[in-house]
Amino acid sequence: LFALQKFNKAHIKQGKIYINARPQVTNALTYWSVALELCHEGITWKRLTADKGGIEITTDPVSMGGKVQFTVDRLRELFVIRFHIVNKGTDCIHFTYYTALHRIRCFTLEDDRRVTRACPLFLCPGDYEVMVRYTLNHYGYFPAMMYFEFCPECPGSVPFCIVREMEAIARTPLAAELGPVAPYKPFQVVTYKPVETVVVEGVPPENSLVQHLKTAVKLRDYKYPHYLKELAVVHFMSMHSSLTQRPCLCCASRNLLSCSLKMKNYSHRFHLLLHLEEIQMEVDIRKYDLHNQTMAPDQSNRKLLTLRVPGVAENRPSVLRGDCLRVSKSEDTVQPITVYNGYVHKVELDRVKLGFSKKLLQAFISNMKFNVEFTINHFPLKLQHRAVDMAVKHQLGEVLFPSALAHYIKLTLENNPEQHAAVQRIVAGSSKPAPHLVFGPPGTGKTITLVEAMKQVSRADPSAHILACAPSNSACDLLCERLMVHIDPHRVYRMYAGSRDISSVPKNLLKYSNWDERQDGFVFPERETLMKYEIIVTTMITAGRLVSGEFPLGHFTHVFVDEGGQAVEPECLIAIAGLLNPEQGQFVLAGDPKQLGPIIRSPHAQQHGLGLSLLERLMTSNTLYQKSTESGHFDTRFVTKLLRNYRSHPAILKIPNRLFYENELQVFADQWDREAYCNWEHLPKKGFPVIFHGVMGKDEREANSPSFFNVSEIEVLVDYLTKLMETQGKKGLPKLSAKDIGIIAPYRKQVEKIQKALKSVSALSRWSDLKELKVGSVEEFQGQERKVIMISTVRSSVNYIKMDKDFNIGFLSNEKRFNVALTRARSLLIVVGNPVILSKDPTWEKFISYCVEEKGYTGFDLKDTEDEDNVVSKLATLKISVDTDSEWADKLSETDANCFK
Ligand SMILES: Nc1ncnc2c1ncn2[C@@H]1O[C@H](COP(=O)(O)OP(=O)(O)OP(=O)(O)O)[C@@H](O)[C@H]1O
Repeated sequence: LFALQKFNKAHIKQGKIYINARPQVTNALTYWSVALELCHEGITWKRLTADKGGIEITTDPVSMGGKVQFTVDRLRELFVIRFHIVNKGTDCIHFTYYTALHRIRCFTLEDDRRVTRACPLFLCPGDYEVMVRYTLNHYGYFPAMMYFEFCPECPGSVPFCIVREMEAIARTPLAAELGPVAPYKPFQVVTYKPVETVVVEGVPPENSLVQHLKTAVKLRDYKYPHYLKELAVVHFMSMHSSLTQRPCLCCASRNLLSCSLKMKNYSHRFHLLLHLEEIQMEVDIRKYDLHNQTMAPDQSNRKLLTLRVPGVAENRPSVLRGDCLRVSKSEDTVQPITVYNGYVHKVELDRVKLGFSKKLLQAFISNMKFNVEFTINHFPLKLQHRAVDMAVKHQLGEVLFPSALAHYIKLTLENNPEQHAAVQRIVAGSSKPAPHLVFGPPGTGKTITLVEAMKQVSRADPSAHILACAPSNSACDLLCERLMVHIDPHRVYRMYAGSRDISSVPKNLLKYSNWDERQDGFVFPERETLMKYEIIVTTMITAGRLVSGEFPLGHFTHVFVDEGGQAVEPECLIAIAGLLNPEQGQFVLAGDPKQLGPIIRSPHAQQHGLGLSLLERLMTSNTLYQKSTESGHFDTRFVTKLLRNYRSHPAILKIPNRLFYENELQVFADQWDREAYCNWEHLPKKGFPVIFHGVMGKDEREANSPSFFNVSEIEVLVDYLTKLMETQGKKGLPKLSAKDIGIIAPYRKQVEKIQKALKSVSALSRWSDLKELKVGSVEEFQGQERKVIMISTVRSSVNYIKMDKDFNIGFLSNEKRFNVALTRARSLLIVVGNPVILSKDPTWEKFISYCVEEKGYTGFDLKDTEDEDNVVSKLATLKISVDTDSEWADKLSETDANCFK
């Protein structure tokens, strides 16, 4: 298609491909591209690979379905594929041409007579051999396509071709061990909508836990009005909306969204945006419905049934402990259909354990088939609705739309004047009632500034109570760990939601958290007990429990929110509305709008600002938080902008600094620390501690999990890990333990396979703390840092890039994820990925070019890739026969612009 577009033979409009060929110009190129296009749909691949015209092509090793595949365990060894071209007919035929279409140069072609179009072979009944000599220098997957062209002798006959696929795989035993456990078979999405149902309640997990923190403030349901769903689904914003029945409501909603956000419309507008988001979530979750699934009794608790849910670990769908799944027997088709509510007791990698009613358990027999519907968790949405109401009730206007100027305190400076000043201003409450914002690029000490400020606040005023929040549990854990370095841990309390899985909680925090050994769960203590702690650390959503527990307004004198750019505004509000006294309390928000932001599903909600965090809104639309037009500086009473990076080597920061921070970021990291790996013997270039290791891997899936993995990349990661382990503490390198290393991968399956590899490579077991080596997604690494960071990008085929974008997963087309991943390393950054695929994204292209220029590139040699123009001109010379593929010719002759899709 690229070739066609390049030669102006095709264009794409609204997702359709139009071929611009005139009937008489039956351009070979056009045919070829159409062939490719149709091959994708599996229509004519058979035709292309079929033996024809009396010619039969066999291969050694034997091909299956037109594809010859072989695996080598050792690199740089010669491997030969032989193509036997047999003329089984009675007449001689011209063997006019053969070539290989490939991206990677790792083989040579050879035949005795050196057949070319200029020097064809007159092939009489009998056979002829073409050899492909492979030498693989790198592990990975190397696909190619062989094209053989023939022309019968009789005058006027048309040339025809036979095609074969080849795939060379070079892998170690580890890769073989990590390979797919079963071929990928996606679940068939079948929508089933029982019209009339009888619901049988299940058993929720909370039943076993006694919560001491009583719920005094009930959450309302905050149901959206029915008309809104219709409006949202049928082009809510469209002027041609068919919904004329309720024009006033439609206009009212539209007006509400189009006017600017003010305290007057604050709650109405956010209620509307949250409703729109909820509607979209309800639509999206239907994609995951399962059909004809079996369940099995749980081995450890016979009262539970386990259900396999591939993708659950990657939040596809998102399922938490306590969530409800609606299950009905597949055979049950007579209405009313019985729906059994199953409550999630435990979420594991690819399965959930569900608590059902006795009725279902008694009737359950193995192999019974069920239809399963997932439901969305309304709890976080309800908390946000309540928070926006409370923001109005408690008159947070001066916090959310600050304007008043407070008195200014002059201060002295220390090692970092900006950080120091920020701490002093926060302690003095100089921005009150307005929030104080701490923003800046990665590693500039935002979290440290908050920690220091909390420490100083509690030192200055022992009666102060602090609520420290972040959107994710990993960011809260980090905040808590850092606080405990400076503050007596007994004064700090880490509060987890009941749904939290204990295995993901850092061991050192458990003791200072709400883990209840006897109840074997996270339990909220009584309000009075909680109120004794000086600092409570929790996610914003769980902070909602404090509001429900009716904490007195103003109990918290300070609310700190880290990673504030990652939360939607109403989520941020949960931590303050109803908790912070707007006149006396100090609200501090830290974050970086260039790092991961909130994930919004509804395009309408996104368009009308739900995706904007409070931090970003204040920075972009409130003059208090913008640079003065006269001085060009921020008002430091309200804003602290940090630009000194204390984390990384300048080579690591270079590209993010250039692409996202206008080169403002300054390197202040400790020289000894940041240069610790500059002389590592495995660096492609000494002094440049960034490696891009090119791998021609394959992004695979297995069984019915939608998540991807790439074993070739894991082999490379393991190789580097081994080298890091062998060299640590030697030749001037610092001692390195497993906890100093982090591995980031964008898909859950890759995370799982890497963890499996870590366990199975015996050499790595010499690291006693191997369990502490964190492997996780970018989201799990936001706010974190390690001496050494390795990134496995996984993606190796273009076909899935759009899917990544649609599901908001993967690295490509997501600058924020790229930025966060690349800025976690202190002394060494190793990125493993497919350079050809990644280079299709402009951001990655810049990073790879940078590594090439600075000689940090290694692995697969980029010079061995065919350049796009060569592939195009080679394609242009191919002839796909008209008579064997006449249906294409027919289609092409119909019109000038034929639409095939
Ligand atoms: N003034 C300082 N002097 C020395 N080291 C510092 C200073 N401030 C921060 N650091 C160190 O810099 C590193 C990054 O700090 P921190 O994690 O607070 O940055 P951040 O801005 O929150 O990063 P991110 O944006 O990635 O969340 C940490 O190792 C921290 O200890």
